Amino acid sequence: MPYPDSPFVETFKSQLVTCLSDEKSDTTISNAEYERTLRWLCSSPRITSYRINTLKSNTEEILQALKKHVSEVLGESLIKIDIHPSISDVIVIHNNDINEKLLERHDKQIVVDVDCAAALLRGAHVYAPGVMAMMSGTQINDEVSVFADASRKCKKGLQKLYKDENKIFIGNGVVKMKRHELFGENLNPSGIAIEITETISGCPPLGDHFLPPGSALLQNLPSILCVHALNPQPNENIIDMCASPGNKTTHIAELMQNKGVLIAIDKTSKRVTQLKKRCDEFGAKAYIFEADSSKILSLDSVDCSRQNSIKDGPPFLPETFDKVLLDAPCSVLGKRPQLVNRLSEKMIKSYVPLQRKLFETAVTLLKTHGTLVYSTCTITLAENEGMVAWALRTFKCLELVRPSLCLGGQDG
Ligand SMILES: C[S@@+](CC[C@H](N)C(=O)[O-])C[C@H]1O[C@@H](n2cnc3c(N)ncnc32)[C@H](O)[C@@H]1O
Repeated sequence: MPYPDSPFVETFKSQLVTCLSDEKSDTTISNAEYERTLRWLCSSPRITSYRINTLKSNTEEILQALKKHVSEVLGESLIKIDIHPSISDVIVIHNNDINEKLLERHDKQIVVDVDCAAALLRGAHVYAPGVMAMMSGTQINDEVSVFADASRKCKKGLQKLYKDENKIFIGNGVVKMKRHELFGENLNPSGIAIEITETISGCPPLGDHFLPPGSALLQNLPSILCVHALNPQPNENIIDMCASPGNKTTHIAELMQNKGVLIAIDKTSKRVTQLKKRCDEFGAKAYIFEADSSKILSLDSVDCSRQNSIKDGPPFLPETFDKVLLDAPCSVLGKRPQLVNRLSEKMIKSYVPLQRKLFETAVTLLKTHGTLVYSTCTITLAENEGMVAWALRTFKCLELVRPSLCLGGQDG
């Protein structure tokens, strides 16, 4: 089976993307558009992008390293690797055009979980924890075909052919670990189990292990654009309210040239640990705090008087920051490919109240004439256009402005 037609297990009304959204909106989309959206969600993006960390490296150096890596894994390949025409610190890799039907199918099959499969389609190899089944008799260096367990019915450690009709062919690879290293009680296997050679997405095997640590990050273009829209400058006070794992925090620090005050907040200690690790690796200077960003505001100056500076962390007084990034928790329906999605309509709808609470704090923390960027990685109107419409109705001080750098849509 090629890419599925819809990632959803639950059947939604065709208004998933519209009326789930802003209840007052009369936007509708046709069934054909809705079905196209669902197929788009299941498929992989046609490009892969790396953001270069100019605090530690430069675009030309990473471009050469990427070209060398791709030619080592694929030989002389037709894959196009370029610096992005509008963003000089971004490198874009164009996937090969693949006719999925022409890819060879090997007799020996490997089954992986759907999250692992989605990562393979974006250039990862198969890591040991993602393997669900390996047929007995499979040897090191055997060529195998890899399938995603879309039904989630495959028993971990299955030795026979997995016959489920919903399994999805992902691509081919070479075995690097044996069955007994993957399955067994008290085993906690790690490392590459299958080295991928080709997938239906046409994305070459990538990763960043061949690059100096902290020199570049696999990051999607929309995420990169968020920070360009914020337009961080040296010596500003900036807050990243939902910061972990730090993909945007590190970018903000880079554009501030590590000058000024960058506050980065996340809600749980585990996420804060990830955030600190990423900032350390990227040489990004940020003051990092564990807090609920909907509660970091103090309207009482006495409450803040114990602080010498905002570097001491929350609570903060109103109008403290020149720029605020609110990269809000969301239903994540823009992250592709989504081979299977088990979110219910109720869960998809549940994010808006928290997003509004965070937005309210963001607006209050912003200085007059400051810049607030609100972003999500989802496509529902409720969490995007609906939020913007609500914010403009609610906060008369806000003005909607067009970012200086726009890609896609009518801008090509
Ligand atoms: C979309 S992710 C942020 C991704 C991040 N900006 C990046 O680019 O790497 C949303 C983050 O918000 C955090 N979060 C959720 N609720 C929060 C809250 N009330 N206060 C602060 N952080 C919160 C989550 O832990 C998660 O790390």
